[in-house]
Amino acid sequence: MNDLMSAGLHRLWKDRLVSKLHPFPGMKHLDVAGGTGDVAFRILEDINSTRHRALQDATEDYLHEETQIYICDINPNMLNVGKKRAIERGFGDNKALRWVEGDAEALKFEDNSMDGYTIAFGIRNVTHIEKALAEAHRVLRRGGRFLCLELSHVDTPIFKELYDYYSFSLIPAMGELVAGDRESYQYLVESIRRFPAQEKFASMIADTGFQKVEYENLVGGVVAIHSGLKL
Ligand SMILES: C[S@@+](CC[C@H](N)C(=O)[O-])C[C@H]1O[C@@H](n2cnc3c(N)ncnc32)[C@H](O)[C@@H]1O
Repeated sequence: MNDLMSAGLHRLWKDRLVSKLHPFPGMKHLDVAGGTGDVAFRILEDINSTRHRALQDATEDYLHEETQIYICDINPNMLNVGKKRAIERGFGDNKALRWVEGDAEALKFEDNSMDGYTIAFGIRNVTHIEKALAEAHRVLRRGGRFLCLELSHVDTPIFKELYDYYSFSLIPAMGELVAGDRESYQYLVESIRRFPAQEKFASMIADTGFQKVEYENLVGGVVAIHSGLKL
């Protein structure tokens, strides 16, 4: 359904999220609501890319610490989907990937323990967004980056009308046809409209204590990537 609804674009949006993270070997990263593994696999692939390998080869003992990418999700079934996909992608025995059942609002990680935090298409689903943001801030180290990819708000008049028609008429119908579940997709479009618009969400992130808060709209605001630094 993600591929169908976004015409495959969600893959490019996740690539963009990871490029903004600037992953590095030895990093300790937390991907929340990450059950599918989609974001974590991209981070691992980036770290394993030739760009980093050349660096590692050039510097003996470059890796003092091993890379740790935690995938945290409240739903164990989603984690199982992710683990299965990890095997399919050849990451089955990869020690960097660590699967953890947990709630974005009450993370089981120590204060100041993570270099990076990502959440993709997840924060809209948490009950108390402020609590999830506070937890992100708590677990990040100083200098750690917070990145959030989420369906957002379109402002351009004609595009907005088209997007509203697509969201409210076509998406629930596609959900019914393809997934046999109209209600969940009706909920999806309604939850997007309820989620704070870009500026408001940016101010919530700043109110949590993050610095250098900014956002990038993709496809006219259909999705936005918000970022902040813990300084
Ligand atoms: C739309 S999926 C996104 C999965 C993945 N990040 C991606 O982009 O493919 C939303 C995920 O959020 C998880 N989720 C919902 N509420 C959560 C919470 N409070 N804490 C952690 N995960 C949560 C769900 O279980 C689900 O796996």
